Amino acid sequence: MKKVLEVYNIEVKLGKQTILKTVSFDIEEGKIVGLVGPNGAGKSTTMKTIVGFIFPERGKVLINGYDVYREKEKALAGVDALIENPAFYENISGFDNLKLWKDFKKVTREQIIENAMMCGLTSEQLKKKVKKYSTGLKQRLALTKVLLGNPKFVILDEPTNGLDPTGKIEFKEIIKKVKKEKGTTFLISSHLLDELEDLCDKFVFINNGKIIKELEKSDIMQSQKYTIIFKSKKEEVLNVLDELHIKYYSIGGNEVEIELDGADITEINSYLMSKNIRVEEIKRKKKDLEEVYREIFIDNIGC
Ligand SMILES: Nc1ncnc2c1ncn2[C@@H]1O[C@H](COP(=O)(O)OP(=O)(O)OP(=O)(O)O)[C@@H](O)[C@H]1O
Repeated sequence: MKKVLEVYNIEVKLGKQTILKTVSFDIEEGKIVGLVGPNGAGKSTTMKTIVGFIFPERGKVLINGYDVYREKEKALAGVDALIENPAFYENISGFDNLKLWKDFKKVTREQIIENAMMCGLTSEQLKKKVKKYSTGLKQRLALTKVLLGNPKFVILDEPTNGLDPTGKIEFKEIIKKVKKEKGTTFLISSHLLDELEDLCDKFVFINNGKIIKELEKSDIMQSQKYTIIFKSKKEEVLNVLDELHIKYYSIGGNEVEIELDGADITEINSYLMSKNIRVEEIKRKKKDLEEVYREIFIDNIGC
């Protein structure tokens, strides 16, 4: 599949500090990728470097095959970004702010209103001066501005900052809709892992200015843990698991959670049957993004 973004070994220095150290990853067309990492990991710096706000010491960034630093205009055509607090003129209305982008984004007045509605702004709110907007409304205005003119590639740094739960839910729906209907590619950073888990096709994990892992959503779901629901007596089941040296956690009346360490679940099932253990069901446990985050950043695996 066509790659919209290719980041090759970028190194970024700000002042005397090296903030990014050989950051590389890519994004395929039409995918939503989550950039995940703790505070100060380098997410915003990576995003700013991708859109050419920061010039790297080394490495290159290609968008749709064009070099961001050598062919900036071509590379950034059809790209928009929401990085840090969006700047708006406070003394004019939200609508008048959006109108300033009308020619640049090649959109009509009607398209501006349509986009604003999609992003949850009412016509009353659009008429108000931006200085009267709450943080959440400003964020909706910023998202409207970013999505004007149907950009092909959109970068969003902490886009749900300041949004209430309704706003967060609506935000996810908007992004899903835009992806589905327009095939837009997204790079999104957020500290809200369940939000990213729901939206993203792939996750890029960054810490201390280095990419430390990349996982597809399907990889995240793969866990080594299974739940066995049985009809036999519990002590009989646990005895058999002991014989097999399987790590287990007893979690309920007739349920036990096991963790495979290279063992084969089919063989375990056959062994249980050969010992006359009556198994009702074996379910593979789903891992969530928070569990993966904990393994990577808190238990320090892979850092
Ligand atoms: N202009 C700057 N000059 C010097 N250091 C900077 C500058 N901007 C950022 N940094 C440092 O670079 C590192 C990465 O910052 P960055 O904002 O990219 O992290 P982040 O992952 O986006 O963090 P957060 O989740 O807190 O927003 C931090 O240690 C930060 O202090």
